Amino acid sequence: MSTHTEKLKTELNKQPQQNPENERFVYKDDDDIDKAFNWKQFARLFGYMKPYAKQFLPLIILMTILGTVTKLAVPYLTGVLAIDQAIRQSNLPLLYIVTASVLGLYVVQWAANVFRIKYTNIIGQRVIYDIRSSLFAHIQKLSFNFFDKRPAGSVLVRVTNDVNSLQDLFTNGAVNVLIDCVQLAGIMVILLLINWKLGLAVMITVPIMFFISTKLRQKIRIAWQDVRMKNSRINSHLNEAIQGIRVTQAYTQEQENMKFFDGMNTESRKSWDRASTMNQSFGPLIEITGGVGSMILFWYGAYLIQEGEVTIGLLVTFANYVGNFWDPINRLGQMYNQLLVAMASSERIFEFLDEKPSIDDKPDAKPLPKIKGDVNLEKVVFEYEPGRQALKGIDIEAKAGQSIALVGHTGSGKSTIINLLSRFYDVTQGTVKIDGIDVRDVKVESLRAQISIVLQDTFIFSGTIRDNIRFGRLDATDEEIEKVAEAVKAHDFIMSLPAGYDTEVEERGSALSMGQRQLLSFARALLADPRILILDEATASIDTETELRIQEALKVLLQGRTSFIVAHRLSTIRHADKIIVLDHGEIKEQGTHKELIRHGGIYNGLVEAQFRYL
Ligand SMILES: Nc1ncnc2c1ncn2[C@@H]1O[C@H](COP(=O)(O)OP(=O)(O)OP(=O)(O)O)[C@@H](O)[C@H]1O
Repeated sequence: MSTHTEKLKTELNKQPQQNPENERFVYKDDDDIDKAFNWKQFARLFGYMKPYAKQFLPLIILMTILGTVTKLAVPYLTGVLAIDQAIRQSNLPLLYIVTASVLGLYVVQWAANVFRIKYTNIIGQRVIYDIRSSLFAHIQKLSFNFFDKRPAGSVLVRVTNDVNSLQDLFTNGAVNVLIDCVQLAGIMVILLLINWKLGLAVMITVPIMFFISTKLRQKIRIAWQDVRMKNSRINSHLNEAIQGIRVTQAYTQEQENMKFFDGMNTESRKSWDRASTMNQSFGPLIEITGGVGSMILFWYGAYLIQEGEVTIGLLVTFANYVGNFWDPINRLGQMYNQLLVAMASSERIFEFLDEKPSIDDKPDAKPLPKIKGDVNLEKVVFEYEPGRQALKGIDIEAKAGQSIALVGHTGSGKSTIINLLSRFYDVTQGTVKIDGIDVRDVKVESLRAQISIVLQDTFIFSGTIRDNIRFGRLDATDEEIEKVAEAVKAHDFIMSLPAGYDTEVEERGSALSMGQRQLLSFARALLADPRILILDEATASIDTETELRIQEALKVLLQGRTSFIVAHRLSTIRHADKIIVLDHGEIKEQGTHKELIRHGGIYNGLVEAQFRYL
């Protein structure tokens, strides 16, 4: 690599990652500035064209050849035939024939181009569709720990920007390379055939042109990649800023955020300036080299005319061919760089596609039969990160139909336990059994289908209220949906909305109150009719009246199911069959409300503390 490129890379790497004045947000850049060409990856990327190659590729190649041949025939017809034979020998009929032929060739060329563009666009769009679909399908399957490690913005950028950057390659790039190579080879052969001396003289400039094209373009590419990286950061930040807008406004941090954003925005602009300045220097350089080529052509051409070796018509033909010569060389350099950018994008896409879900079915996993609902945790140890135990040997026994309450200080491991029940994570040691079957031995889908979870921050998707309830079981009828809504006492509030069950709710259900969202999620869970139900802090931060309504709804929901309830409000778990008190990942006490109060331990302390503050 040239010293200039290295200098540029060093300079780019030296730039601060964020505005140094404000280091609250940290974004990891996953773009790689410069990488060697990877053939394996190239083959994998173009493998996406395979399903369509048979149908469209022969047509594209045919159109390409047709377009190129017709294009290359024109200079010969105009120079050698029209000038040398028709005009100079006053052969008017020949001139008419040549003119008509040229016109015909242009029409054929136009038609060939139209069809070529049509077919390449079809292939390109299908390939992009396939890549985007497989990426989304795969991301959906990835386990919680994948998302623990990555900000949502960076996942988003990969699915949008990186896939888009492949679009150019598949719709234009790949086929243009083919056209340019055919055209270049064709011109070289013709030039050498017409007059090899003049041909060779003109081609002296080819290596220079290639050099400029690839080397300078390489630097320009690095600079543009830097622009993309800066823009990715802006996108990541935008995503976070919009998600967190309520907190930002509540803490009046708009100015601070603006300052941070401004820093990123300035960096992006500077990076763009740098890349665009470099880009501008490219065109004139190519033109100068082209000019040198033309000078050689006319100087040496004139000499050969004097020597009687070359006619004027032939020189015009030559000039026309040479005029068509620089474009493909220029474009090939550009394509090469576009290919490298696409390779960097595809590398990141493949990195996601190759990420194996850490929770996956064993090869011999069987579907979990319809369960009764017995749940056993045996000597369960769990670490999110190696060496830091969130659970330190937990034993829990829940008989079918029992309700188990998990209480304890924040960070004591309550949510971790419920995450293990649905196998969102796998235990580090010990086992989680349902009806005596280890959850790792059955198909994940069949396990989760029989467990419903109601989280504190209920996620409402954009769509109607009805659709949101139906999320629990997609084949449910409208009557079934209304029945479960009535059962959990959500029907009345739904009917008071402008369009009842057909009211559109925005993403996250921001127009609904916390309690309403909770009732919707109860209805969703009841519709799924699971044997095991998990409620995470389901009744926190709700007023007493709503809480009473929710309590009523809960009774309906819990009937006949094994349930695990994580609740900070101890009044809501008073009737649980078993209360488990956790502390720093260990079970400290367990029993019914009465037993634990009588015992006078941690639970009793928690209850007393809560009533003291009421
Ligand atoms: N995704 C994660 N990655 C790493 N550590 C985690 C993760 N989630 C939780 N932890 C850690 O595991 C421990 C138990 O957390 P857990 O969420 O189970 O507590 P909790 O009892 O549910 O708390 P809270 O009542 O505040 O919800 C905590 O020390 C927490 O910091």
